[in-house]
Amino acid sequence: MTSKYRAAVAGATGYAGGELLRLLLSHPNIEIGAVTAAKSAGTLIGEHHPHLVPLADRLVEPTDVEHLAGHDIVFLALPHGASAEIAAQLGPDVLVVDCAADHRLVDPAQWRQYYHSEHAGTWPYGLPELPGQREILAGTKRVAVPGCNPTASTLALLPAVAAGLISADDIVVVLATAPSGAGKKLAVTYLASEIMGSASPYQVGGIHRHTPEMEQNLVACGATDPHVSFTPVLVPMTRGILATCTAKLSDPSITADEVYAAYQKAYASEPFVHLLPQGVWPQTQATLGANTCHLQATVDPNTGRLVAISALDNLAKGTAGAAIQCTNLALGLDETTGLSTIGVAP
Ligand SMILES: NC(=O)C1=CN([C@@H]2O[C@H](COP(=O)(O)OP(=O)(O)OC[C@H]3O[C@@H](n4cnc5c(N)ncnc54)[C@H](OP(=O)(O)O)[C@@H]3O)[C@@H](O)[C@H]2O)C=CC1
Ligand SMILES: CC(=O)N[C@@H](CCC(=O)OP(=O)(O)O)C(=O)O
Repeated sequence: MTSKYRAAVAGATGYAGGELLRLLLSHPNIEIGAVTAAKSAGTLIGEHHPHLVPLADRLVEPTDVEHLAGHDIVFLALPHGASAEIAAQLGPDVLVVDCAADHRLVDPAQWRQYYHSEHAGTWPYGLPELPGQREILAGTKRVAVPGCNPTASTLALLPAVAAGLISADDIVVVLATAPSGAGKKLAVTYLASEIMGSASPYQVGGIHRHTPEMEQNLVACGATDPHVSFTPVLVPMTRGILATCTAKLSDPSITADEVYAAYQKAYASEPFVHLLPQGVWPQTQATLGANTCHLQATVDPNTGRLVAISALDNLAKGTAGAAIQCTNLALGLDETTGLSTIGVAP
């Protein structure tokens, strides 16, 4: 290929948009075109993302069809609703990769129940690790990037569901998450004095909008009528998700070694899912800035439950990294192009 694909990033001043720009700056086949936002149109990228030095002088433009025209790829890193509205105006030939939730759910009734608005439609879901999903994403012009919490829980549970090791009617997901998952706009409304040094559950009691997305993904893994009890907990870290997922074993005699072997087999050829050595448990820090999900699983013989724990960077494998992984598949590039598995530590 001689020329590069040209990509616009809408929502470029936000957290997901900033991470998309960071990753695109080192993508060999994609160049950055328009960068757009809403009220910050007319400002410079350097005012919002001082870490993106090569883009410091780039002007932020308004998010409309006129400014998004003329690109091969449009990344949407906008709030739900705003995303569907602009997506509906983009032509069928442009690759549109939507980081918002608008096009993830299959069932319009579930969308209305959890998002309290009309459903915009369903697009190919951007979790390539789901069975058969790479074939669906190859050559597509539309991608619905998953929510960061569903990515963490799905990757933790997929091998156990696919191998029939658990019953899916009593799955519990308790997940520690960084406030950056809420986006810049919401994160600035959190008081640092309330977040630092504290852990705070939110959306408790089965009401979090990611619950149906988690269950939809488990059906795609082979589960019948799954039920997930999901409790997220805000913790004082900049980026990262640590998901602890437990479920009743389908047979209480299943051993930790059998569980580990199933996870090894399921993820043997996955470039971004990293099963840690047996007995080593995931930590968010090791995934920061990388497009990885770190995993470990065992059994709790006391309760006859599987315990699977995943860690990922909510802005990398949880959003922008996944968006680029799916873009690579949609364009027919090597899936790993421009994406790193190397984290930052300590
Ligand atoms: N943060 C995360 O970890 C994850 C985020 N996502 C999803 O990605 C999307 C972006 O999230 P995030 O970056 O965190 O949010 P931010 O609040 O950090 O950024 C939102 C961006 O959208 C722009 N924007 C806001 N309203 C409009 C509008 N009506 N029209 C055009 N642009 C608008 C903002 O521009 P301006 O500054 O000018 O207002 C800003 O650039 C959301 O749908 C979110 O749910 C998905 C998975 C994880
Ligand atoms: C800390 C925090 O608030 N995190 C967000 C995750 C956001 C996300 O994954 O994005 P979507 O809204 O696009 O689904 C939450 O739990 O709602």
